[in-house]
Amino acid sequence: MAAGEPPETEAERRAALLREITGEGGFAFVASEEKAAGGDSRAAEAAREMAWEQLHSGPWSEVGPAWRDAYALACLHVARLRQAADRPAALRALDMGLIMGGNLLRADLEAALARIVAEPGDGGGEDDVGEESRWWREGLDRNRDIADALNILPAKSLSCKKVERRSCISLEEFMCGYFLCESPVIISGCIDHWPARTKWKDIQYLKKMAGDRTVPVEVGKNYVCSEWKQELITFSQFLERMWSTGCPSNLTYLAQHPLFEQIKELHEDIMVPDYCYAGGGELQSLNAWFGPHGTVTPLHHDPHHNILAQILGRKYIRLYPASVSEDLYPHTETMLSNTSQVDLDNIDVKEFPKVENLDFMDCILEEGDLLYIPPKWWHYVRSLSISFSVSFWWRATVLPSKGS
Ligand SMILES: O=C(O)CCC(=O)C(=O)O
Ligand SMILES: [Fe+2]
Repeated sequence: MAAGEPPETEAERRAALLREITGEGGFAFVASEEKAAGGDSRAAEAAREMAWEQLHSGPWSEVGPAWRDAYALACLHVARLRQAADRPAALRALDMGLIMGGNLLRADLEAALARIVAEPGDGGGEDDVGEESRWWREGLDRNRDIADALNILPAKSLSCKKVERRSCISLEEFMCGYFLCESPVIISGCIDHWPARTKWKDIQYLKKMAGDRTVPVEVGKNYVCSEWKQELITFSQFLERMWSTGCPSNLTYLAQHPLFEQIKELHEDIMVPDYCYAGGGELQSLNAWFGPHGTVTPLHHDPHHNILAQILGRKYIRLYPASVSEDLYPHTETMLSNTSQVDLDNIDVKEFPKVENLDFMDCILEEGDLLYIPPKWWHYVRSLSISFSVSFWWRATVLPSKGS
């Protein structure tokens, strides 16, 4: 390849990518890459570690994109060298490449994953299938009794204004009645045909589809607590933790993760609701929220229109309009400025006196419901049972006529 010409072969493409990494570190990386091509898996691991260190050398937003691509490349290499002898390690390397790596080699990672996934795996262990399935069914059914549910909800829950509930309305009705005036609504009865509604009820199916795959989870009471952390574990390990831990400080939540970009087999079980095309919509992100009962997403707002689809289990959701933002005491640091300082489960009325008397809307989102959350509306979410929701965030090109 002549200088200045675009790379053509895979080797050239990689060499060009690695040249983007300037300085000594870059050359060392190239050297270990060459050894890896000769079959030295230790060199591939070393290259992966080197890139990993770079990903953790400062704030995520300041990590050079070439290092993220280099990390993905090293993951591809590790997986290629491991795939014959150690399928779980190869899968983990590729998932890590997808989760933490850059976009340049995404297609290569996906193709390698598709090849390995096509071969049979063990789905993650020899658990007692009968007992596990019973735990799963009971977990999904928890807190059906409204009196039980009220015991664990913040004060005044379900005593104020309930979110309006409509049955499978047309797109036009949604536009005129809710989207254009930015008003929340629950729409029931329109996702019953999604394969996820039946297939995901079977824990063995989920384990088969995703058991060996690595996913990021959040551990701790919620993301504003100091003991909160993130971990990367397999989907099966996540299910085992759900099964074995009841303690809130150890709650593990697979939250706000683009799981369906990573595990295509699960993507086939859901559909984008037509409502997400309201306003000339452009889908921004599709995220999974999967966890045991008792997970809490603290009061916060997001910039996009949101349809939150409740696929398994049930959740309590409280909503405050954007117009009362100042009375909800947003955090002052930029990173958390979309999150309220108020803990709705234990309101400190001395510090946050304005919250107590604010009107809100709330609801219990039942299995099979969709909830429309308009942009900037504050929401607090608590799972009442094992729960799997999917959020569809979109940006509209037609602007709603604020509050009309
Ligand atoms: O379900 C949850 O825990 C939070 C969902 C959420 O915040 C969202 O969809 O924007
Ligand atoms: Fe949110």
